Amino acid sequence: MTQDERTGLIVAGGRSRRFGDRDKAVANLAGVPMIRRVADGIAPVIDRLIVNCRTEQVSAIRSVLAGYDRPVRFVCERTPDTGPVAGIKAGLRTIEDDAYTFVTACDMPLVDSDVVAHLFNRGQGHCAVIPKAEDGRLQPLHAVYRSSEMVAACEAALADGQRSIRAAVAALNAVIVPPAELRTHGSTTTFENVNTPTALQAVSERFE
Ligand SMILES: Nc1nc2c(ncn2[C@@H]2O[C@H](COP(=O)(O)OP(=O)(O)OP(=O)(O)O)[C@@H](O)[C@H]2O)c(=O)[nH]1
Repeated sequence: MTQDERTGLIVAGGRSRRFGDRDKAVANLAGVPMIRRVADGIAPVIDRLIVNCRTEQVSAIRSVLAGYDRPVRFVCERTPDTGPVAGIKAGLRTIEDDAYTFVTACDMPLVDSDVVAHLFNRGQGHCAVIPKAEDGRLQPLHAVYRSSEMVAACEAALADGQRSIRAAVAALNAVIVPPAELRTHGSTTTFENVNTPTALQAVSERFE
């Protein structure tokens, strides 16, 4: 792998509690499993995909990603349920220090590859590029990171007892991309996430 190669990292190790008794990663969204929509959405702008999840999720996720047109690798933490920051750290530790990775969640099926391409382009020479949604909130689970700095930021947050990704990225000297800039490249619906069956239904209707 060279530093010019771009990785996608999808964290999917959550318990989907608000979703009910199913894993939202593989929930059917208008005929396509949600994580497959995320993976397909970013395929045009990545060279390889890493999926971070619990060991018992691997089989179902591997099967919905069958035939994906980029190499796929699974990274599972030894201790599950330690939060997305631990998942990001685990995934990023497996790639080169200088490489850039788009990190996202399994529940962001409207991800816009034109927005992601812009984040990668803005990232060159910086340790992180974090966009803001229309409501002004940072979207660190839809952002580009250089591995070494983000791994260090995750380790520092975890050592400090912080599980929140916003806490982890606070120490990074990140480029912040406002929604007005993103809109000139793609759609800020890219940030919409699906936490409940009702949200799944609402997003499904957009694909019909
Ligand atoms: N590896 C890992 N990923 C996680 C963990 N918790 C959440 N995630 C992932 O982080 C992303 C955002 O988390 P949430 O939207 O809160 O997902 P969730 O925790 O499965 O859902 P709820 O239980 O309803 O909060 C999702 O892609 C989750 O799969 C965790 O403990 N470990």
